[in-house]
Amino acid sequence: MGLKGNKQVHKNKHFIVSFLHALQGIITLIKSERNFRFHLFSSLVVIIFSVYLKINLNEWLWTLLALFLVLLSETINTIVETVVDLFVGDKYNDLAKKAKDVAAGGVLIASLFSILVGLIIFLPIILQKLN
Ligand SMILES: Nc1ncnc2c1ncn2[C@@H]1O[C@H](COP(=O)(O)OP(=O)(O)OP(=O)(O)O)[C@@H](O)[C@H]1O
Repeated sequence: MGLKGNKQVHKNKHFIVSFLHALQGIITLIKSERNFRFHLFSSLVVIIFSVYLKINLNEWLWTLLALFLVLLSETINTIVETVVDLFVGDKYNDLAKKAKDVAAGGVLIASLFSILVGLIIFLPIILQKLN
């Protein structure tokens, strides 16, 4: 804890400062992570589609849970990748591989959950509209 030049490395003292740093974190995710941008864009498409299909409250809750879980898992994946790179840099390391592969596996699990939720909620609605 302390100061490095004019760059802060000590703990935030005010809620608003913590909040601004958290916002900066989300902006960094959007700017630097292609997969996060893809999931964010997909989430917006699903939300617009859900508004159009007028899904009910229960369906909204499951849909939002699935979307946020994917974004959260992508965030955790980025944290793991960044921390691993901080430790090992460009060097090959078996534990680095394990950490990165497991983090990517977490994103896959969340994505599978969101696909299942999507199929359960939207397939019957779409089939009903087609009939
Ligand atoms: N330092 C390392 N040591 C061992 N294996 C590594 C290391 N860095 C990356 N890898 C392996 O290479 C794969 C790709 O690494 P990378 O950091 O590009 O992850 P990615 O999942 O492709 O990234 P992104 O989520 O940004 O698309 C990892 O899943 C891991 O198997």
